[in-house]
Amino acid sequence: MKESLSAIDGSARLLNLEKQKRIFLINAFTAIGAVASFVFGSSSLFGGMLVLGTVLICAGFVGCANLVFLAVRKNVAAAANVMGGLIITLSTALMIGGGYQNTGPYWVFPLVSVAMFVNNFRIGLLYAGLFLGFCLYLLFYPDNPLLLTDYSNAASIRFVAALSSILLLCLSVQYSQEQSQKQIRMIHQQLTQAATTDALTSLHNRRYIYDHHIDKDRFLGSIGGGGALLLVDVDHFKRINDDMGHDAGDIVLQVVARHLREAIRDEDIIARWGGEEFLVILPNVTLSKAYQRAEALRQRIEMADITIDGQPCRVTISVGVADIGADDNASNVIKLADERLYRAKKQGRNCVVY
Ligand SMILES: Nc1nc2c(ncn2[C@@H]2O[C@H](COP(=O)(O)OP(=O)(O)OP(=O)(O)O)[C@@H](O)[C@H]2O)c(=O)[nH]1
Repeated sequence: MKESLSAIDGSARLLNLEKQKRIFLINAFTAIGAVASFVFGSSSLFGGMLVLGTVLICAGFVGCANLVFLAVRKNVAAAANVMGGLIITLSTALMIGGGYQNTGPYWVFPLVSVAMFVNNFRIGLLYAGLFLGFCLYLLFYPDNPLLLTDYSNAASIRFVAALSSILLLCLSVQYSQEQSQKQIRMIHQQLTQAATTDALTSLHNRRYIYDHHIDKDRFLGSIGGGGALLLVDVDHFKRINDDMGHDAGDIVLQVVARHLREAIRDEDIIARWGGEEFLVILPNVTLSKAYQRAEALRQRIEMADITIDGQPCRVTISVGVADIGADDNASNVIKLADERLYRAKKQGRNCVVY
């Protein structure tokens, strides 16, 4: 149990680490991008390049706003989209204007790489396709009216080839990263499932109840409004083990679990509480209704045809029933049901006490 718990913690931490890494990348690159935009924007304005300077300064402000947005709203996907969009806009401006002495395209490589890394593979692929398509159109459409500078044919061809290589590299890294994350998520899901399921009966276990239905000693969700809790215990189970063997005892537990599961409603909750004991939670029922339901369960098990290795095996259960009030402490309710179960055993077993 300890091993599986630490494995769950490990996979959960890995997933969290990935998210933190992404937030760090967005913060770091947006901050660097904003500072660079202000610096290059100012120098462009002073150099008389009004359009490029204005675009860069605006980009700097959008970058700052994105940093604040991420810090306040913690919406990583939206911040990554804004950043990606900003970078693509900047790169487009650099390609159209050429930047300082036509060196703008050099900045496109790191910019586009960052836009890809902070977004997921699908969005990265979209950015890559759109931007590459735009560059092809800009550089190779004869006398392109959009282009405000001149690029030689050789420079254009090499630029597109280099950009394609970088984009391909980014997409491959991103794809393999997403595949590993998918694997971690799947392993995390499987571990959580295994840690909250009883291997013998396939019912939920005690941990599941505490993970999903009880928090700070209060019942959650559908049980929060009240209901009843049953503690069900197989009578003289040790005798079954002693007389017919441990494997036979296991089969009895599986059969009892199956009957209990079949008899409850969809909204009821059932778990193997430990050993030969089961916990059933019935939301929205009165105590007397819960008693009737428990009595029906008891009769069902008593009447069940259980045969082990061809030998009929009579199995009975005792049940303790406790009311769940809207503000009741979970541990008090469970304790009360346990005391009533104990009384049922004292009264001769095969009965329900409420
Ligand atoms: N076969 C099998 N036995 C189990 C399992 N878990 C617990 N047990 C056995 O269940 C038995 C429970 O015995 P007791 O607690 O004395 O209870 P009991 O014999 O049912 O007697 P009462 O509850 O008083 O009717 C013990 O012998 C445990 O070893 C299990 O997973 N499989």
